[in-house]
Amino acid sequence: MKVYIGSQNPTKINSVKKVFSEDEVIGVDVESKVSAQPFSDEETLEGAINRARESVTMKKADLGIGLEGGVMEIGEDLYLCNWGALIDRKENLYTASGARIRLPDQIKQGLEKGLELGEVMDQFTEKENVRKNEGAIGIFTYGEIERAEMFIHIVKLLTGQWRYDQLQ
Ligand SMILES: O=P(O)(O)OP(=O)(O)OP(=O)(O)OC[C@H]1O[C@@H](n2cnc3c(O)ncnc32)[C@H](O)[C@@H]1O
Ligand SMILES: [Mg+2]
Repeated sequence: MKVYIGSQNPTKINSVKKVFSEDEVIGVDVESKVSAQPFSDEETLEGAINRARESVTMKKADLGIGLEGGVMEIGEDLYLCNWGALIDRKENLYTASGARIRLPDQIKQGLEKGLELGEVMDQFTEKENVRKNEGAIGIFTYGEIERAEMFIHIVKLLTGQWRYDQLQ
């Protein structure tokens, strides 16, 4: 199968490759059509669906996948949230979300100033490209769950639902 993933972020592409190890996985630059830093479940999910929708229009695509990172508020707290979408050639849509953790107040304050989480994380950790490596989730769980593992989980949830439907 030809599986297109709507991102050039190697963490996202490699996560899809891990789950679709027997297939051809191609990362493509598509637009999420939501803000660079989504601020709700709804917006993050919409970004994932938009990425999947555009990815499945690529040449000879069997599946299009979109993964989108964002944050969402519960009361005063800000949580990391991630959503995934998978669309097949018949335009069947499958969605799933990933693990979420509460972000420290310092990170919340950075985001409220209008910065992207990726930038805030790099400043906070004095590292480069946290978003392409362990991610905020990896930093704040002391490496127990890194961004790649979280995305792999989402991609498994998506593929599993799609495969289940194929047998019905
Ligand atoms: O190239 P793309 O596919 O856009 O990959 P990205 O890393 O920018 O990821 P998203 O657009 O899906 O995420 C939206 C924003 O949230 C940031 N982000 C999301 N999860 C993160 C994490 O675990 N660690 C660091 N930054 C994260 C990311 O850098 C963006 O600013
Ligand atoms: Mg982005």
